[in-house]
Amino acid sequence: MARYARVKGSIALITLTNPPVNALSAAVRRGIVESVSRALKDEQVKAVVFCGENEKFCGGADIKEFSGSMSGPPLVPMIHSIEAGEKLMVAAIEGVALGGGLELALGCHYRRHVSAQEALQLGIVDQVAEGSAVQAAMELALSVIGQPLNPRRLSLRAPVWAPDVDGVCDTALAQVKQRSRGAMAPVACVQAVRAAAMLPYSKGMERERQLMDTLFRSGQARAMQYAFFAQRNAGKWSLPNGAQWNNTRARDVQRAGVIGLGTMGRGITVCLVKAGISVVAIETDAKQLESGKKAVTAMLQRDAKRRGVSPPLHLLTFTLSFHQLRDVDLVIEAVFEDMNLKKRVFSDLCKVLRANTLICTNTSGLSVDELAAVTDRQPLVVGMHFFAPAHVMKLLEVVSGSRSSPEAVATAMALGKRIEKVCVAVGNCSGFVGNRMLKLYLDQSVYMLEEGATPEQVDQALEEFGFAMGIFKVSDLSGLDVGWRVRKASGLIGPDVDPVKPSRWRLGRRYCPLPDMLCQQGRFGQKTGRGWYLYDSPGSKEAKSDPEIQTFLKDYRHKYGIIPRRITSQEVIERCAFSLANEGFRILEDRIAASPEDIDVIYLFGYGWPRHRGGPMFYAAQVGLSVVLEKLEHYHRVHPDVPSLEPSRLLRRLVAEGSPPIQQWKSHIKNLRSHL
Ligand SMILES: C/C=C(\C)C(=O)SCCNC(=O)CCNC(=O)[C@H](O)C(C)(C)COP(=O)(O)OP(=O)(O)OC[C@H]1O[C@@H](n2cnc3c(N)ncnc32)[C@H](O)[C@@H]1OP(=O)(O)O
Repeated sequence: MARYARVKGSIALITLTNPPVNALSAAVRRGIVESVSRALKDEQVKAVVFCGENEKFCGGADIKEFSGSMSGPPLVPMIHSIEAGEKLMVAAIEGVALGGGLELALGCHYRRHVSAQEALQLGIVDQVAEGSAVQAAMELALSVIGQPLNPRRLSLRAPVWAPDVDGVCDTALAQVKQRSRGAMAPVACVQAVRAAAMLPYSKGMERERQLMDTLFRSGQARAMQYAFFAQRNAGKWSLPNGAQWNNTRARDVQRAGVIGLGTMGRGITVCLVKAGISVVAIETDAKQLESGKKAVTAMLQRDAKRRGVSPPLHLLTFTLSFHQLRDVDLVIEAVFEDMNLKKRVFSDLCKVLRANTLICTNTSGLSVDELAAVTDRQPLVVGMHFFAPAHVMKLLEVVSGSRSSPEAVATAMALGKRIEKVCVAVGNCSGFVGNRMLKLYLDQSVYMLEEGATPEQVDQALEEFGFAMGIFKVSDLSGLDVGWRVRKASGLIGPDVDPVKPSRWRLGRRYCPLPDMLCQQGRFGQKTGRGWYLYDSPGSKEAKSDPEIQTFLKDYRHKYGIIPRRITSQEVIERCAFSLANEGFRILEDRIAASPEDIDVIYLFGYGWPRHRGGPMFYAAQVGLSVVLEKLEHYHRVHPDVPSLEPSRLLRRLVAEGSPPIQQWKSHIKNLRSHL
């Protein structure tokens, strides 16, 4: 796993060979140790150059090995022996030098990097080379052979620090603690820097080892490792008919249409154009078209300025005419979330598009099958559910309808990857994966307000758990009117609802009218300056506690005869997180998602679930499935009018089968119908 070659007479070239990223597996470390020893023994060798195969230096430790017991030579002593080696060591860095890969590079006496001016300025690398880094490294080695090595050994250098380094570290620690939201690793990084600054090298290394040991054994490390592979596996989609990522060809998309230039359409247009795809952007109203054009142009200009390139405005066509869509390869519909409107758009599209053009809908939860049914091309219809703001959020749910062709799914997945999204293929059902689960999480949050909590208490518990924002702040940001409209369309709100004392029981289950009552008062969230919180002005972002809301909640409880009780942070987390996981199990039973990993990726990239907690399914596994089952049974007993709290069949089955590890859950879902 490390190739040894003698080149240019006096250079030993050690190539790390563990594609795709030359991670430092046990075999690679063994190969390095053996090769270094060979080079040190070979009298002809005056210098050693390290490089990685396929122009990738090294992606760091092999994360796959973290879950087992470590074997092979340990990393840090290996690097120390390279640094202490009596022969010149040079790292030829190309592509990546991450984690242990960077440590290996720093252990060498000289480094180079192909593109990192910043690393040069920081003194991490000695020279930035154009062309082959390996050639440049060898030339550098030949030019410095014979010079003393001690001044090049980092372990012998005294660190250069500001006089008040302790104060600087204190400030950094406070900032990191606030930002890391419970994640241990960023805090440990600052502690390691402090150790490097205050202690002699060997003591500093020892402190780093202790910190590393703690992190390594933590549940957070397991969650992050799981999240890393879950993200990569999401791209390896498969359909029940056997079609999958590596046997289905995606179509090439050169020209796309975007229908609707509201918030979503604008973001989608920006993503496509940035990836070099020509876009015909359509609006029905000249004023909307103009404001969409301005917004898209401004976003692209800002982005181009930041990256020091010119904005690809030549790829854009803004028009009111559907006829301009004649030549596009794919259309993404992003109009208002209204089934009838979308159906109209879909049938209008069929009149102008080529017969083989794909039609995608950006619906956040409406039936893709129902929409496909109004077209003349059901196999060519899929969902592409972007998350707002679409040019920022990484997640894309690709919704495979019951008639969607493998080619259509492959094309949407490939397009998503091209525009740098994390894509997850899901089946068709109301809300797909993310929003179907979100509904139950939202329900629990508002039920807790009825029972005695405040929006601040719920949000604080969620933020302490690690969410960037609590659910009520997120709702204010997204706009409370969005859900209101959906509830109206689904028949939950209608003329028969008493406006003074709206019913808390609808469609056969508990219903919380609080969000509707807020909307009736014009409290739509940030955009109106008032929602669950108060804002200085419409559009401002800082959420402030609103005494009116506290009074409103008190009056509400009084009106319905609810005696408020204290709700602990633990209850908030259990009811929110376990409701999410419980619905996740149902989604797996229904085969709307192919694996728990896919569900977790959706929550990590679309809903702000903290990465150091893996995702709702991983979290349930980590807490223990029997504990989750017990808690859900308890909450369901206390709230029998909330059927979603009833533990799912799959959860019960998994507990009965001894709570197998998450990677094995898939094999326990047998004989169930699939929507994927
Ligand atoms: C103690 C701890 C120490 C000393 C460490 O070093 S911890 C590890 C530090 N390194 C990292 O965290 C890097 C993780 N990898 C990445 O960030 C990226 O993979 C990349 C920037 C190196 C490359 O990105 P990209 O080109 O987009 O490719 P993919 O991310 O899709 O990865 C390709 C395949 O390689 C596998 N991979 C990547 N890194 C590792 C690794 N460190 N260990 C094991 N496997 C790794 C990844 O899973 C992909 O595999 P497949 O999906 O193709 O099977």
